[in-house]
Amino acid sequence: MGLITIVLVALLIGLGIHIFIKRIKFMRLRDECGFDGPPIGFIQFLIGHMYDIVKDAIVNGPENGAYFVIKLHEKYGETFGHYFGWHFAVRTTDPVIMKEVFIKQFGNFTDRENNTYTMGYPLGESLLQIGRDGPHEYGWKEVRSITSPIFTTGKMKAMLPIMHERVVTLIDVLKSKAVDGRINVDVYDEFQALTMDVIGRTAFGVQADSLHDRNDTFYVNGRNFFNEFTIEKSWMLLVSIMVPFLGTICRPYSKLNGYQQIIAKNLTEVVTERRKRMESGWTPKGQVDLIDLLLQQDIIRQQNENKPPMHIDTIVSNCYGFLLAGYETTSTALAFTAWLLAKNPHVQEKLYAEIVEKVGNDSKARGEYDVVMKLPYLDAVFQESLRIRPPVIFFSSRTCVKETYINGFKFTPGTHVGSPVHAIHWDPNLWPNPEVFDPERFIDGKPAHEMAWVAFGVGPRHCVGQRFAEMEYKFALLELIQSFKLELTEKSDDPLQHRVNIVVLRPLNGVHLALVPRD
Ligand code: HEM
Repeated sequence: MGLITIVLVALLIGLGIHIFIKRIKFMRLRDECGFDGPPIGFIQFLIGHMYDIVKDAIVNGPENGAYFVIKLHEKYGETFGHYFGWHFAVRTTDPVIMKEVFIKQFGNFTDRENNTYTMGYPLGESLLQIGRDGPHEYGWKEVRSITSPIFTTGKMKAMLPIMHERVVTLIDVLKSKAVDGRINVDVYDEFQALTMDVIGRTAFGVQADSLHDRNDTFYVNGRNFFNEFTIEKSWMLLVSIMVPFLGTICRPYSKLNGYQQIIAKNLTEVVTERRKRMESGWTPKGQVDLIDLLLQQDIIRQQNENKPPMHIDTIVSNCYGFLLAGYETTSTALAFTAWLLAKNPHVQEKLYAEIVEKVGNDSKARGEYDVVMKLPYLDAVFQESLRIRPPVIFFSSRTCVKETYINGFKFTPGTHVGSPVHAIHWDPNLWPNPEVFDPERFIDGKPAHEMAWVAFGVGPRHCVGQRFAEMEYKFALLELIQSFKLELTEKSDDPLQHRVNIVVLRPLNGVHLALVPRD
C-alpha cells in the first residue's frame, strides 16, 4: 500500500470517527434539553425518526398520516422531541410554550423549520421559508414588511373583481355539467381549478383559465408539483431531510425542482416586464394584482429607507410562494367544507337561509366585500370547517436561533419547534366532541384560549394571506350554496378520508358530490 493510500484511509477513518462522535453528542441533546420522546435504536441513530414516519405511512396507509403525531402526543405528552434526519425537532401543543415560541420570544425563534430543499431557489427566498438572513442583504423582516401591506382590506377589495369573476365562471361551468338536473363532480378538482386561476391571475399576471381547460400549462405544472410534493414520491425531499448536504447536491436533478424551475422562469419574464413598466412611472390603479402591489411596496421601501430595489429573485420567489400557499390550501378548505355541508344538511340549510335573507338575489351585495365577509353564519362555517379539517397542519413551525429556556426545557440554536394544528383542533379538552361538525361553537362561544384555534398560525409569522384566503373561500362558498344543494353520492367517501402531503392535509380520493341546482 502506498503512502498516499495510507494517508487517505487514515483521513477517511478519522472523518468517520468524527461524524460518529458528533452524532452521539447530537443524540444526547434531547435528554440534555429535558424532552421525552420516542426511542432511539440503530436506524434512528443513523437517520432519525423519519424512518418511523415513513414506516407508519407504508404499514398503515397514507390515510393515517395525520394520526402519527397524535399518537406520539398521547404517549409522550403535550411536548416531546424527536429526530428528523439531522435535525432535532420539538413538537408542542402546550399553549404556554407556544405563546413563548411564537409570540413572546419570537426574536429567539425567527426562522421557519427548513431543510436543504426548501432553502433553495425559489422557495428559500419567499416569505414562506426565508430566514432572518436571506441570500441578499435582507431577510424575513424586510420581506414581510413589503408583503404585509399588499394584503390589507383595501387591497383585497381592489383585487376582489378578478376573484369574483372566476367564482361566477366556476358556477357557470358547474351548471353546464348538469345531466338530468344533477351535476356529479369531484368538487376538489373544480376548486383546484378555481384557486389556480385566481392565484394565476392575481399573483402571476397570467390569464389562467383552468376552469375551462385542464391542460392549461400553468395548471399542469402547479398540479404536478403538488402531486409530487410527498415524501413517498420525492426521494429528493427525503434525502434533504435525512442527509442535508446530499439534498443540496441532488436538488437540481429532481423532478420536483424541474416543475418549479419552469414556473419560476415564466414568472421572471412577467416580473421583469412589470418592473420596467413601473420604473417608467406607471402606478397600479383600479384592478390590481399581487405582482404590481409587491413591486409598488418595494418602490415605497426604496424611497422611505433609501435602499436599492429588492433582487428580482426575491420578487419572483414571493409570487411563487403565493402560488404554493394559495392554490392548494384554499381549494382544500373549500372541498372539505363542501363535503361537511353535504354530510350535515341542517348546517347547509341554515347557511342557505342566511344567504337568502341577507344577500338574496341582490347581485351588488353578493359581490360586496363588507357584506359577504361579515355574514355571521358563513363566518362560523368557515371557522368550524378549518377547525375540524385544517388544510395546513405542519407548517406552524420555527427554528431556534438563540439559546433559551421555556418551562424548564432548553432550546438550542438549530432546534426545530412545531405545533401540529390538527392535534390542537381535535383535542377533546379544548373542543368537546371534536369530531362533530358544529359551527354553533363559533356563534355561542369562544375558543378555550388564544392557542386553541390556529388554522393560520400564530404571532408575527402567522399566515400573511389569511384575508385573501378567507375572501376567496367566502365568496366561492356563498355562490355555490346559493346555486346548488350539495349531496353525498355512492361515489363519495364516507367518512371522508384524508392524507398528509408534507405540511398540508388534503382529501385522499377527491370529494365526489352531487350538486342539485336550486332554481
Ligand atoms: C385556507 C387557506 C390557508 C391556510 C389554512 C393557511 C395557513 C397557513 C399557516 C398555518 C401558515 C404558517 C403560520 C405560522 O407559521 O405561524 C401560513 C403561512 C403563510 N401563508 Fe398561508 N394559509 C392559507 C392561504 C394562504 C394564501 C391564499 C396565501 C397567499 C396568497 C398565503 C400565504 C402565506 C405565506 C406567505 C405564509 C408565510 C408567512 C411568514 O412566514 O411570514 N396563505 N399559512
